[in-house]
Amino acid sequence: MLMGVIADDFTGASDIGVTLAKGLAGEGGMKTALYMGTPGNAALPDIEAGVIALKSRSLPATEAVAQSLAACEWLLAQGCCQIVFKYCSTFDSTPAGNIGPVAEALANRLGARGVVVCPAFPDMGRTLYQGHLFVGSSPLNESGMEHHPLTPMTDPDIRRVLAAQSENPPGFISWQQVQSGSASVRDALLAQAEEGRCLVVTDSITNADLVTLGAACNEARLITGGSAIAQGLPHNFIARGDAQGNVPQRVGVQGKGAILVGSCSRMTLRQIARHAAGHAVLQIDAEDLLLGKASRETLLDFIEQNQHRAPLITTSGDVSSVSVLQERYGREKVANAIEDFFATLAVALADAGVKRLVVGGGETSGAVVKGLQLGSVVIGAEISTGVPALLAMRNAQPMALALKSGNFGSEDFFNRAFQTLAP
Ligand SMILES: Nc1ncnc2c1ncn2[C@@H]1O[C@H](COP(=O)(O)OP(=O)(O)OP(=O)(O)O)[C@@H](O)[C@H]1O
Ligand SMILES: O=C(O)[C@@H](O)C(=O)CO
Repeated sequence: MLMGVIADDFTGASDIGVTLAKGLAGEGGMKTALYMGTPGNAALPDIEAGVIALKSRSLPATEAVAQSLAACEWLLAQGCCQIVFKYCSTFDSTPAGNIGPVAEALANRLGARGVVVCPAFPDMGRTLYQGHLFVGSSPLNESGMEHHPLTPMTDPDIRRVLAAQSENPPGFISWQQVQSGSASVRDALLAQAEEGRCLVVTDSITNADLVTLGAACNEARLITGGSAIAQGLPHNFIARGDAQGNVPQRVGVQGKGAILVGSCSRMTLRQIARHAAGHAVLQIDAEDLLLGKASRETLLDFIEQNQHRAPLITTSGDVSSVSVLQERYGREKVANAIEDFFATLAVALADAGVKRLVVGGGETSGAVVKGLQLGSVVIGAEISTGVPALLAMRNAQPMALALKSGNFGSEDFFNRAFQTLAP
C-alpha cells in the first residue's frame, strides 16, 4: 500500500475512495480499497491506496484523535508513505474540532509541517478564495450549512475556524500564489514549515489548482482536504511507476433494494420531494423514534410491497422541525436515536434479503454500515460526482451500496442510484 486515507465520515470516505480509484482522465487511478473502520488484518498485497472510514466528525476531539492515530498506525504498517486526512468540503466541524486537533495530531505523528488544508471541491461548487469557503455563489455561512443538525457552519473564513480549533496558528497560501505553479507552492509550504506553521490553509478554485497542489505535495507525508485534493495524487505514484493506473468497474447486485435517508441537508430534502412525486416514500416522525413508537414490521412490509417503486424511508425534517426536536430532547440524543433506528433497520432489511441499499447522509451512512458490520468494500464506478457504487460482502453474500453525502447528487439521485445498483 502506497497511500493511506483517514476519512472522518463514511460518505466522505467513499467520495475520496472513488477520486483515488479513477485518478485523472486518460491516466486512471490507484487500486483502492475502502475499509469500514480500522481493520484487524493486513491489507491484500495488490492494494495501492487504502481508505479508512471513521465516524469521527462529531465525536469529542480526544476520541477523534485517538481513532485517527490508530488508523494512521495501521496504514503505516501496510507500507503507506503518504497519509491524507479527508474531511468535508464544507469543513464540517464543531468549535472544538475535529479537523484541527486530528490534523495536528497526525502532523506530529508523521513529523510533518507546512501541511496543506484545502476543503475545496470545485465540481460540487465548493471553492476556497482568500481563505473563505464558498458553496456556489454563497459564502459557507449562507449556504444552508449554518443550519446543519450536528455541525452548523457559521463562519466562512476557514483560517479563523481552523485557528479556533488548533494549537498552532495556521498559515495561509493565497490563490495568486497557487497560480505560480507547483514548485512555487512547494517552496511556500517549505517556508511556512520553517516558520513553524503546522497547518496551512491553501486556496483553490478550480480542479487545475488542486492538481497543482497535488504535484506540490508529491513528497508530503501528510495532506489534508476534501476529496478533490486527491485528484492529482495518483499521478505522482503512476509517474514514478509505483501505481498502475486503475479504472473502477460498474457494480450491481441482484435482489431487493431500499433507500434510507437521515440527511436533513437542503439538496436531500429536494431529492426526497422529487422521489415522492413518482416513487414510494415513507416519512417517519423522528419524535416517534425518541418515544420508542416505530414498528419495524410495518417498515419491512413497506419495503417489500414497494420494490417496483424504489421504496425510501426517511426521518429527515426541515430546519424548524429539527431545531424543535433538538431543543426538546438535546442534539446528541436526537441524533443517536435516529442513527440507532437506521442501523437496526438496515440489519433487519439485510436479514430479510435486501441486497441493494442507498443511504442519504454521512452520519446516517456510518450508522448503517456499522450496524451491518461490513469490512472492506470494493469501490465501483461513480453514480454521480463523489458517490460511487460499492460492493460489500455480508454473511458471504454480495451487497451493493451507495452512500450519498447530504448535498451531493441531482434531484433524481435516489431513483437513479436504486436502479444503478441493480445488475
Ligand atoms: N428529523 C430530524 N430531526 C433532527 N435530526 C435528524 C432528523 N432526521 C435525521 N436527523 C439527524 O441529522 C443528522 C444528519 O446528518 P448526516 O451526516 O446523516 O447527513 P448530512 O450531514 O446531510 O450528510 P453529510 O455529512 O454526508 O453531508 C443525523 O445525525 C440524523 O440522525
Ligand atoms: O466532502 C464532502 O462534501 C463529502 O465527501 C462529505 O464528507 C460529506 O459528509
